[in-house]
Amino acid sequence: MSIHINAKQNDIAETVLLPGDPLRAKYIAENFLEDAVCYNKVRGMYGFTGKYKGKRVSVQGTGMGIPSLSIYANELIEEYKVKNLIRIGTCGSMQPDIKLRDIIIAMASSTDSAINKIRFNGMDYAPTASFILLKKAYDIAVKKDINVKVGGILTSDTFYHDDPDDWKLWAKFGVLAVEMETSGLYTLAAKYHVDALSILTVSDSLVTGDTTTSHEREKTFKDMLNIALELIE
Ligand SMILES: O=P(O)(O)O[C@H]1O[C@H](CO)[C@@H](O)[C@H]1O
Ligand SMILES: O=c1cc[nH]c(=O)[nH]1
Repeated sequence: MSIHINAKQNDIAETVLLPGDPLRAKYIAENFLEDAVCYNKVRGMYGFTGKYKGKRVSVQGTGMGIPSLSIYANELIEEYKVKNLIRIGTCGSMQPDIKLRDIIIAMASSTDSAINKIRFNGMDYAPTASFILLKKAYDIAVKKDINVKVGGILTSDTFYHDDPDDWKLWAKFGVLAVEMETSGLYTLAAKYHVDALSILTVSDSLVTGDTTTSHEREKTFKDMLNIALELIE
């Protein structure tokens, strides 16, 4: 049992899917997993363990932003010995060729967060995905004929930016999309020598201002989940 996760030692699988939204964790457990059991309700941050094609997997909400994600990632790794952390989130596209409903696999994450500046005494750390998980996810996507873009993303501390155009600088340097957790996840995975990957669905476009309808989100959400669930060993 840890401070924010009310589970027993073996309640959580070695591979955990990490949506920001705890209700997405509940939806996945109820609709995609067999024999799912809820192991956590602390702060409403649902966690479930079940099976996918006979293989044990957990799904745990993380909340929004690096500080919240970091609490769950720390406790999952340190207390529950989780080895594979797979974020399944939404993001905003920064590139004209990346459309609503596309899937992005985050190879690396830049950030406007100060967390790593503090951690590394003002120096820059480059958080990257697990190559093993990234290659596997890409191969699964190709096999399933799911169109994915692989590249760098931005993990931002803010959802509502004071300057509505500030994303354009990142876009100029090839950053594909913005979300709010991956830099923290990849940094902690490196610290603890475990594997992490973020798979993201484009829910809106900063380029066009388009946003997905709930029906569209449902469809692409399944593509993202399809890739993530096939990663379980
Ligand atoms: O859909 P999730 O996983 O929550 O991810 C994105 O959505 C939230 C903002 O609405 C942030 O957490 C961002 O990273
Ligand atoms: O963090 C996020 C998620 C989706 N869209 C955004 O613009 N930002």
